[in-house]
Amino acid sequence: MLPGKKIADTNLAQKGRLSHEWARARMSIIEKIVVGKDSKLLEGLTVGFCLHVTKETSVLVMAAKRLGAKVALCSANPLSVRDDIAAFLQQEGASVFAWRGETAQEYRDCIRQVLALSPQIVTDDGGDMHAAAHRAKVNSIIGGTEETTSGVKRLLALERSGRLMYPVIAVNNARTKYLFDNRHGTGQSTLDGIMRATGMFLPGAHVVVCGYGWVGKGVAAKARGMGAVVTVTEVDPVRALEARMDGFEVTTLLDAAPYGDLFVTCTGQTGVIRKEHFAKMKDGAILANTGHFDVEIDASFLYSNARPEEVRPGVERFDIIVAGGKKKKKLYLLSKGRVVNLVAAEGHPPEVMSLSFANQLMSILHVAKNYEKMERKVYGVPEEIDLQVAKSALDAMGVRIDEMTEEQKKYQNSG
Ligand SMILES: NC(=O)c1ccc[n+]([C@@H]2O[C@H](COP(=O)([O-])OP(=O)(O)OC[C@H]3O[C@@H](n4cnc5c(N)ncnc54)[C@H](O)[C@@H]3O)[C@@H](O)[C@H]2O)c1
Ligand SMILES: N[C@@H](CCSC[C@H]1O[C@@H](n2cnc3c(=O)[nH]cnc32)[C@H](O)[C@@H]1O)C(=O)O
Repeated sequence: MLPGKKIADTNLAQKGRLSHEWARARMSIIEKIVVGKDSKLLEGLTVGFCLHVTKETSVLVMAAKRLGAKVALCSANPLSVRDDIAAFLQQEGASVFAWRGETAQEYRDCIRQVLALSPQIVTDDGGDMHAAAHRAKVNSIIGGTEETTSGVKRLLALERSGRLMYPVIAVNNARTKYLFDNRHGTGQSTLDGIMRATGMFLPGAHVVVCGYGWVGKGVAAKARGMGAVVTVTEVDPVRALEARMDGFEVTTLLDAAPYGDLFVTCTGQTGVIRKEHFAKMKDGAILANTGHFDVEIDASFLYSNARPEEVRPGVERFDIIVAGGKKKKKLYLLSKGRVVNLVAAEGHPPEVMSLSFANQLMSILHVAKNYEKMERKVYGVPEEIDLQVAKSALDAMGVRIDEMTEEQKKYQNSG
């Protein structure tokens, strides 16, 4: 890390401001929370954020700042930073340590820089900041929140082993998060990233989706919507059955490997696409990940067995002979195996991030108010927050719904 480097270019602040305003206008739920609250609710607290540094994140960070918090930010992924947003937030007084293209070492250093500011609350995406806070035993922290499935799994493992140092709210597990962000947000933005990177024609293409959780369901549905022929691979029999009854072909990855034009990993697992799968893939197959960091596709095998050539921005071609084969074939890896929606495109649109980040903001406020009563546990988002987010989102769309009559309430509660 260059000594003292914090962001890429302060001159990008005005561009970032325009982008921030574009997102903010589409995230009215967050505005409503801020306007409805006492502007001192977070005064005296430093909130350390480890999130993708995007225009949507800038709306959350600025909201926390308007509620009185000191804010510090680093990125949840070394390749997803929008340098204009980093510049804008720094100009607004946030402590920002993030630039696009951080090395692995710089990425870790940026997390440490935020923790060095002794935050009371940490808001993470993927669990790297929580893990670093635990390794360094940062004792300023009174509580935290976690944005994504994989991060929640890491925190639950800490809780099970009795090592969790502070209460954490699993924002991912709110219905108004995973049903919309993981499914529709990732579904749309993943195809957006793949299409921006490759320009590939989806109608009639064979798309193989690994994992049929919330993310996989979204990716599979949107790919089918574009006319692709979609195959799903799973390890969970119930989810495999669900995919089959939703009308998808379901088989093993080894069986799907020879015919897939595009493979998309959505599992949260490591080593999902490996050497034995590369060996069976056809010439020209495209590999993308939209799940967990850069471990779902065994990219290190590709990098150590062929010299990558960048054929288009974010598209690396590997001319490779796998498993004693005679003929070289071309495999294309997108975004170095990192989340393709955030690296090759702009991540989720603001309309869906407004739901996730409304849950984040209210969870941060909940921790600030209740941390003394909370245990060192992973908590769900309080039901009233989840419902409030859904109601606000419906309001923002101008959608009205029915209410139960008194008779229905009584009927529901009768034996
Ligand atoms: N790119 C994004 O913007 C974005 C958004 C939300 C979540 N995520 C990440 O995506 C991943 C998936 O999230 P989710 O909410 O769908 O999780 P989930 O737990 O609902 O689903 C994951 C699915 O993958 C399956 N799976 C595990 N190992 C597998 C394997 N080897 N082959 C095939 N299937 C396998 C599991 O059985 C499960 O059904 C997580 O890492 C999460 O953090 C990314
Ligand atoms: N940090 C890990 C985990 C995957 S990102 C998954 C999270 O990114 C979040 N996300 C998706 N799009 C955006 C965006 O545009 N801005 C900020 N966060 C986003 C989304 O809520 C999801 O839970 C990694 O980089 O591999």
